[in-house]
Amino acid sequence: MTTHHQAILLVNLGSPDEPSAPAIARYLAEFLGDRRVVDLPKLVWWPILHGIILRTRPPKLVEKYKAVWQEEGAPLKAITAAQARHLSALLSEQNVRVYWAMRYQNPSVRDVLQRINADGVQHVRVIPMYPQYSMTTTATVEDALKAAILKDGHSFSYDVVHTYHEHPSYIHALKISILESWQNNGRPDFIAGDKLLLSFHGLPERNVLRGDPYQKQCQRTYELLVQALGLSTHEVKLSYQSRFGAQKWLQPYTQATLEGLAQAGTRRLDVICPGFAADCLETLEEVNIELREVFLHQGGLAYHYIPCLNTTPAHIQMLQSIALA
Ligand SMILES: C=CC1=C(C)c2cc3[nH]c(cc4nc(cc5[nH]c(cc1n2)c(C)c5CCC(=O)O)C(CCC(=O)O)=C4C)c(C)c3C=C
Ligand SMILES: [Fe+2]
Ligand SMILES: [Fe+2]
Repeated sequence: MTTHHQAILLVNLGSPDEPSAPAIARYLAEFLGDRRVVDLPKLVWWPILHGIILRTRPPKLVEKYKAVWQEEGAPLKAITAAQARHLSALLSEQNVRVYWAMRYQNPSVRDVLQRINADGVQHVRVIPMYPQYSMTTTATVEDALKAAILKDGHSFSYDVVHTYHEHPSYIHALKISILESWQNNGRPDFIAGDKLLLSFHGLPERNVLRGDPYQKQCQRTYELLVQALGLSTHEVKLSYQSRFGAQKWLQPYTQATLEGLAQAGTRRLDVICPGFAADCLETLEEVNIELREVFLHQGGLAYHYIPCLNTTPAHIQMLQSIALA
C-alpha cells in the first residue's frame, strides 16, 4: 500500500441528505444550531429554531431542493465531489490525495478525517471552499477539525487556508467565466444601461460590527474583478443575497438591487455569485429561478445567470496553486 504523506481536504457547507422535510430539518438543526452561525443566547434561539423554524421552513424548502436536485444528489455535494476528482487528477504526480467533506450533514468532517488517518496521511491542507473569510463559515470548519481531532486523537498535522478573496488565480477564474458567458450570449450593452451584478451571500450586519472581515473581502473581490474586466463601478454592481430572519443584513440586498435596476431601465442583467465555489440551492434556485422572475417581472428583458466556478479548468488550477503553495 502506498503511503500518502500529504492530502488536501475540500470542505463546503453541506446540504440535506435528501430533498425531504425530515432530512432538511436535520440539516437546518445542525447548521442553524451552530453558535457561530446564529450567535444568539441559546435560551432565546433554541425555542425559535425548534419551535418555529424547523417546523415551518423544511416543508417550504422541499420543492426548492427538488427543483435543483441532481442524479448524484444535492448540487453542492455533487460539484464538490467533482472538484475533488479533478484536483486529484492534477495532483496525482505529486502523490497528493484529495478528499472532500461537508461541514454540516454528510460526508462529515469527522468521518473523512478518520479515512484520512487510516490512509496514513501525515499532513492535511484544508481548503474551506469560501473565498471570503467569515466567522459563520470558514471559522466553523476549524471548529469541526479541532473537535474531531480531539475526539479521535489523530496524529496528523494540518493547516487551514484562511481566505483567497484576492488570489490572482481566483480573480482570473471569475474573469474567464464572465468572458466565456459573454462569448456565448454576446456582451452586455453597458452604454445602454445593461449591468453585471456580483451577488454575494449575505450576513447579519451584527457580525460585521463584531469584526467579521467578510464584507471588506467581498468589496475587495469586487474591486479586483472590476479592474480585471477593464470595467467601472458604474457598470458592475455588488449586492448581498439569501437574507434569513428578521434582522438587518448586509446591504444592498440583491432583490432590491435587481428591482431598482429594472425599474431604472436596465434591460439586460448578468449575474454571477463569486462567493460560492459551487452552485447550490442559493444560486440555482434563488438566483437563477426566483430572482430571474423578479427581474423579468419588473420590466427587465434579458437575464443571464453565470454559473459558479465549479469544475472549470481555471478554478481547478486555482485550487492546485493553493494546494501546492
Ligand atoms: C443566520 C443564518 C445564515 C448565515 C449567517 C449564513 C451565512 C452564509 N451561508 C453561506 C453559504 C451557503 N448558505 C446556504 C444555505 C443557507 N444559508 C442559511 C442561513 C445562513 N447563512 C440557510 C437557512 C440556508 C438553507 C437554505 C435556506 O433555508 O434558504 C448554502 C446552500 C446549501 C445547499 O444545500 O445548497 C450555501 C452554500 C455563506 C457563504 C455565508 C456567509 C458568508
Ligand atoms: Fe447561508
Ligand atoms: Fe436561501
